[in-house]
Amino acid sequence: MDPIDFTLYLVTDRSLLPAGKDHLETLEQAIKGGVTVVQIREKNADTAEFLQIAQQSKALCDRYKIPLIVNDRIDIALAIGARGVHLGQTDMPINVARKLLPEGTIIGISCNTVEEVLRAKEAGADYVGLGAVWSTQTKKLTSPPIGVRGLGVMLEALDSSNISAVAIGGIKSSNLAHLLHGSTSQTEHRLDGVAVVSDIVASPNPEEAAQRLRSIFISSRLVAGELQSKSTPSRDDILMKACTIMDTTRKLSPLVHQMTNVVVANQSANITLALGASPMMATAPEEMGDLSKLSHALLVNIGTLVSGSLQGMLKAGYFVNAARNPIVLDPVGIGASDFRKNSVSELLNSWQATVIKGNAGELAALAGSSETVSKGVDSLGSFKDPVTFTRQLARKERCVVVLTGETDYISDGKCVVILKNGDPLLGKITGSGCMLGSCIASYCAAANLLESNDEYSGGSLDRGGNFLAAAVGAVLTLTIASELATKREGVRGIGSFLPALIDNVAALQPEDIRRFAKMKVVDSN
Ligand SMILES: Cc1ncc(COP(=O)(O)OP(=O)(O)O)c(N)n1
Ligand SMILES: Cc1ncsc1CCOP(=O)(O)O
Repeated sequence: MDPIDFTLYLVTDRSLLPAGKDHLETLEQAIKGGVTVVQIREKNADTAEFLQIAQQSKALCDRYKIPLIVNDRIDIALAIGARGVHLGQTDMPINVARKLLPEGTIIGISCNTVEEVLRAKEAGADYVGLGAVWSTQTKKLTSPPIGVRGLGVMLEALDSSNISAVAIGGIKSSNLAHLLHGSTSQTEHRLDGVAVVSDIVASPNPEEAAQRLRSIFISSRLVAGELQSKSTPSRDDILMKACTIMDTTRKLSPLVHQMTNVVVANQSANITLALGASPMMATAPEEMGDLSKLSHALLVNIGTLVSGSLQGMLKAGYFVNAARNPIVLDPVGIGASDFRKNSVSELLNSWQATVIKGNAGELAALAGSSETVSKGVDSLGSFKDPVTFTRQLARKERCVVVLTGETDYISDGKCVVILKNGDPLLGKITGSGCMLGSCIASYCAAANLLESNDEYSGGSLDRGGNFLAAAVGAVLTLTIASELATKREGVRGIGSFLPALIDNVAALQPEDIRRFAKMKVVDSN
């Protein structure tokens, strides 16, 4: 028998059908839209009704050569000759079900933890349903949602097995590109498909709903394939691109929406202007949808986070991902409280960051490492192997990571760029790290405007901007400007240094970057 294509796995729920819509009609439309496998899930029907629905659904699926799986009930699966069954953790154990079912029957099981995935592997499951990823109105959940970032380790547990994996729970066309990008494991293990209930069943047009989901899934696979085949850029390639991004920022003056802390808002806006970009400092959740239509990038800085600003940040990032613009996250002082840690986790499970920037203490806290700690927003140490740390965090978070310090490390998960510029005064003023966040966001905006890759638009969270070069350019701009600022007449300490720094950022030229950059690129091997 042909292997099952799990790309778009429809799980039915008749209670969600819009008024006037019939189960079989919806099922047929969804199949026409591109559903590749169907699970009949009946939570309230008695045996006779379940059997009838399953028989009718099977006849329809057979006509379209779509495999049908029965939720929970081995007897119904046997009665209709279903292609498989889906079991929950408290349903019949896989080994017992296997004995009852004909050879070749597919058995899938729901998993909410890595341990459950390992047990499913041991028990000989054919596929696993990983979830719930997000909260959902469709099912009362018995465990907290895993989040996009929780899926990678579960997929990694399936490395070197031929067990397929689908995600389930809260999946819609508006969050699918994020799910597919963010769930990929550090070993590049990807989901084989997504299981969806309400986004198809409750839609007034199930055919279009299925079409949308399937096309995002397919274009996301193509984007991932293209990214993987890219070779490591040389030092000169990165520098050249960084200089182009610097020029583009001045030419196009991108609008950079910044949700930052109250300590640095003014100097962040000024450094943005000095780069040639345009700052927009706004926090109200109510206006995030509108602002995402105007801005070219978003900076999220949690320095003075309160619950209200978190709501705005959650919304803003969601809209910015949908607009295919970059997001820079600065998890300021994340290690200081559980509120900050949990908030960052919620943010990163709600949207995909393009760049995460922080000092050693912040990035250690974000990565769950105890190698270095923080005192408030300041880092109290460094990593033994910062190159490996930065690369691994970039792979785990599926974005560019900037580790700041005396030496800066920037990685896209493949290569690591090591930068050694910067005057010590930069570390003495408040908010230099936050200003760097503004610089990275401005250059990311310009980098994204430079590209217009619309080929796989549905499956990609940006336009294909070179965000590694943008981050490198931003660090070099600020650090080289700081070196030149201290040489200015009249600069005697931190008070006179800040305005000189802003002036020097505005005056800096691409030749200065090429001339003064103390930069090395380390390949992934
Ligand atoms: C593909 C897929 N994954 C998970 C589930 C959930 O199954 P279960 O945990 O048994 O919960 P119920 O569906 O029985 O409510 C699923 N059905 N399909
Ligand atoms: C059956 C099930 N198991 C975990 S979440 C879920 C429901 C998913 O429904 P929806 O796709 O509407 O969020």
